[in-house]
Amino acid sequence: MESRFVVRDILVVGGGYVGLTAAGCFAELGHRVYLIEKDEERMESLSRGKIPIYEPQLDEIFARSLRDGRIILGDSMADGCFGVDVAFLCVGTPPSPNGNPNLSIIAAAAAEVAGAATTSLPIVVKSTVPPGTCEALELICHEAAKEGVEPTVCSNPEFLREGRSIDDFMNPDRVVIGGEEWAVDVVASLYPDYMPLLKMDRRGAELIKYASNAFLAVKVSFANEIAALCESLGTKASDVLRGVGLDSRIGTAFLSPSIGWGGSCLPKDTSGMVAIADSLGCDSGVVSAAILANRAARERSIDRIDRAVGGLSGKRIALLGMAFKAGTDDCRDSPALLLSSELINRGGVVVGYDPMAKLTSLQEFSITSRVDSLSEAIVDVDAIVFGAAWPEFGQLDPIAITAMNSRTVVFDGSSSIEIEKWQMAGFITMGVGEGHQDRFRPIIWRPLSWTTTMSHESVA
Ligand SMILES: NC(=O)C1=CN([C@@H]2O[C@H](COP(=O)(O)OP(=O)(O)OC[C@H]3O[C@@H](n4cnc5c(N)ncnc54)[C@H](O)[C@@H]3O)[C@@H](O)[C@H]2O)C=CC1
Ligand SMILES: O=C(O)[C@H]1O[C@H](OP(=O)(O)OP(=O)(O)OC[C@H]2O[C@@H](n3ccc(=O)[nH]c3=O)[C@H](O)[C@@H]2O)[C@H](O)[C@@H](O)[C@@H]1O
Repeated sequence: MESRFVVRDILVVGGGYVGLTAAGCFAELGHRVYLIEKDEERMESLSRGKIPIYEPQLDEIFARSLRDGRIILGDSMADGCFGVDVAFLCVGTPPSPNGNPNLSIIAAAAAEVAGAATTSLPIVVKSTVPPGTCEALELICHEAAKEGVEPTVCSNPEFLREGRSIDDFMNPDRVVIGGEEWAVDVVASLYPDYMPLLKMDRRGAELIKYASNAFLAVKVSFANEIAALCESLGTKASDVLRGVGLDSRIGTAFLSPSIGWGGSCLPKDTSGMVAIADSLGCDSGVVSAAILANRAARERSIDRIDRAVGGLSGKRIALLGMAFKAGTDDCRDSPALLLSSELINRGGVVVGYDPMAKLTSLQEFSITSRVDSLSEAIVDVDAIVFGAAWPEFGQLDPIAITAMNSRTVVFDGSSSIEIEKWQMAGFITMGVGEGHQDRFRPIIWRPLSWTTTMSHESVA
């Protein structure tokens, strides 16, 4: 079979998690990439060969590609567009207060590319955008384009996860491309033959992205609801959900109970999905319920910590892990920080530690103070809350820590630590989906269908 792969010249607009990964990986695949990032700080860092975000492996890939001339850092759209075969838009689509994504940044970027383009190249939307956006962007592009230039806009959504973006980009479950046939073929030719390809219309491609993120959110919310049941039943959610997930129709991934899902995309894309459905007069009950369940998961965790420390007022809490999950510095919509804000609202004092988290000045208000080492965080605290599963937390020696703390509550919010180790060292331990040690009692069922002789009498 003839290979579809062709080495090309590519423009990437936006040097964030998606743009840097796309630029680095396309360069690794042999393409020549021109990267434009308009944030001066990010650009300055890149020009020193330093990636402005934390993403494993990306530093080495970038350094190598810059050295070999396969990535060129650009400051002019005109230079960037000159002679390239295809342009990728990888800019932010942040949420607006009404749940709809704010598309002004991508509209501006599309117009800039179209205005500078000298050929009718495919402009590819990698950012997450609601169905119909590519069509609208195409109109903007035609208005901005020079005479005789008619760019076409394609959809090629990105499915990478932060913290493992390189592997996800290089080994995708699928590459989805929507658009006009000739343009889709150009975009498809950038990806090696081993990557499974799905070609379709633009609206379908755009919707796959929202539907995928929404499904992942629904799955975790479901796991968290089962976790709540397990807590009340005094059993272990990890065992139960493994038993559920081993059904090959269900799958074990995304069934880890947590203090809730967060990050730069699941919250924004679930709200986006609800807004899209609303605007089309369609129902989005399942996704809306997942959003509510997510809030409930967090509130349940806060209540459990509050009760376990005997009221939060004046209590000192070490929050280990502040990014929205381990493996990233990204704190956008971090469940750990949202939880921390509420602990503080209830009078708690939260000392945060995270090996990588990059907090914005607003996010700094979610904690009382930040320390630079694990050992500083866990001195003389009433509770240790694991907010994200960084591997180094697993190395902590509970026995050594007991010496510094008495009657400390340990709350595993990310289903990641060996809770028994902490229990054996004398800590009061709680995990999401771990039965309440102090509230375990016989369960008395009174199903309506049972006869009185079969039913047990309540002892509660
Ligand atoms: N972060 C993630 O894991 C994933 C994000 N996405 C989607 O990809 C898009 C981008 O996400 P991130 O990379 O996280 O965003 P980001 O906010 O980290 O990066 C976007 C970058 O684009 C730059 N930019 C904006 N307008 C520009 C312009 N006109 N010219 C040059 N640079 C410009 C910004 O300065 C910023 O550095 C969003 O739509 C997001 O939903 C999709 C999959 C994964
Ligand atoms: O569109 C995006 O930006 C990306 O969003 C998610 O990726 P990411 O945000 O990097 O993070 P995930 O690994 O999906 O985790 C999201 C949240 O769910 C939580 N989670 C995940 C899995 C799980 O079992 N339990 C759980 O609570 C995580 O802790 C985190 O807060 C999707 O997994 C990617 O496919 C998608 O490309």
